[in-house]
Amino acid sequence: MLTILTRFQSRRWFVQEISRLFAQVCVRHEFIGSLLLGLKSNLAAQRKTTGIMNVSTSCALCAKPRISKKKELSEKKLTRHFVDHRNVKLLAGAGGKGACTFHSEPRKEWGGPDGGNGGDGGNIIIKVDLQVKSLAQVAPVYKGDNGDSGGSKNCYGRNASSTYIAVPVGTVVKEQGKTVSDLSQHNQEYVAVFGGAGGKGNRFFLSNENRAPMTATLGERGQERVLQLELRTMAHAGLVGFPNAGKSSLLRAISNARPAVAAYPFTTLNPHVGIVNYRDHEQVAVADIPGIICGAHLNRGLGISFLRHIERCRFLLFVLDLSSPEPWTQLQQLRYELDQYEPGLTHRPHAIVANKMDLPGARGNLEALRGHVAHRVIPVSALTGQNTEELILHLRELYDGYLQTHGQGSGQDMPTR
Ligand SMILES: Nc1nc2c(ncn2[C@@H]2O[C@H](COP(=O)(O)OP(=O)(O)OP(=O)(O)O)[C@@H](O)[C@H]2O)c(=O)[nH]1
Ligand SMILES: [Mg+2]
Repeated sequence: MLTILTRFQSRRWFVQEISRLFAQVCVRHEFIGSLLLGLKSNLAAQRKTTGIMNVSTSCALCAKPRISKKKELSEKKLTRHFVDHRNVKLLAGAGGKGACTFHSEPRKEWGGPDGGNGGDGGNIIIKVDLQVKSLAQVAPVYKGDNGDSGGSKNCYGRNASSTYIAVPVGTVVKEQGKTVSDLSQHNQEYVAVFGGAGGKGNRFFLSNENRAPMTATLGERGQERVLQLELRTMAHAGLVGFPNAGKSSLLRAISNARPAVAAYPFTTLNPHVGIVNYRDHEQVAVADIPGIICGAHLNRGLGISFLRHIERCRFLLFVLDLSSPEPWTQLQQLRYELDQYEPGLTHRPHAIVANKMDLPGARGNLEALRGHVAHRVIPVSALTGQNTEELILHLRELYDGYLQTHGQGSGQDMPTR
């Protein structure tokens, strides 16, 4: 009896001891777990603030730190990637053919027609995707899927699914030079070509007059179209100026954009959009486009084809180089070139930005310029950042003025590119 009792007690003691140990291990694990969790969140926070990334994902402590650096594309490479117009041939899918079959069953000789209809051909849809930045991915030819043929036993063929072409925000779809759709919102769709309707099976032709129709039709051919896709950058304000006037430097000074800056003309070959952030979380998009020269409308320099990128801009900022003599002539020439491209473009709300105020002779030129133009002139230096606040504030005034005249919702359609 005594041995049984001792054995029972020792077993109980053993179980108690094991559960105690288990509890301790659990507590320790929890502690280690929380420690690791804390370490992980600390590392994530550190990574966020410093941009330092760990190479190893298995052990954060042993990992070597590496500075993450996003490689910027050079302007030349960007030109290869940035495509702002494309001709595209679209051929929608054909409908599937209808079936001509008769019901067959043992002891049921005249089962009647049971051929199903064919499925419809696939449409081709042009759809806006915010992730897509240019028309480089758009192929020259698209062909939609054909619908499936109908089958016996009244089986209908499957409709083909639509083919989607992803395009950037601001794509204009044209046909023979005429605009057919303006895609300015994310996820906006334009059904460019419709697939052909599926053919009818012989069941469709069953009537009192004809109890055994042998007719079944083929599916219709899909629509065919040749369209031109044109990308027009979406921004509130557009920077217009001669090459080397400092447009890209100015965009760098007032926004988060990082276009290339160099002391030679035509550094910028593609439009760049920067976002100017305000304290009330309002954002104004500013587009920098390649420089314009005299006779650009005659295709001199880079021509004026890229002016399509400022066509949508609500207001313009004329950037003048105040270190050059008679800067008002630059303004007259810019206005002339803009009017050659689209009459009335210069009537949009605009401001004149007198850049390079840090250079000698700029002060004198500023006074002379003010004498020549009635419009507001904002003297700045993109290089030193001098007086850029006034420009940023004036940009906001133009933006607010635009919202007042066009309603609050008008600013919402501006995507950030
Ligand atoms: N001193 C001075 N130099 C400036 C200023 N702004 C721009 N620059 C210089 O002018 C040169 C041309 O500047 P960019 O910003 O590339 O000029 P851009 O108008 O974008 O020229 P394109 O892209 O060729 O049309 C660069 O060497 C800049 O450093 C300024 O305010 N003061
Ligand atoms: Mg530039």
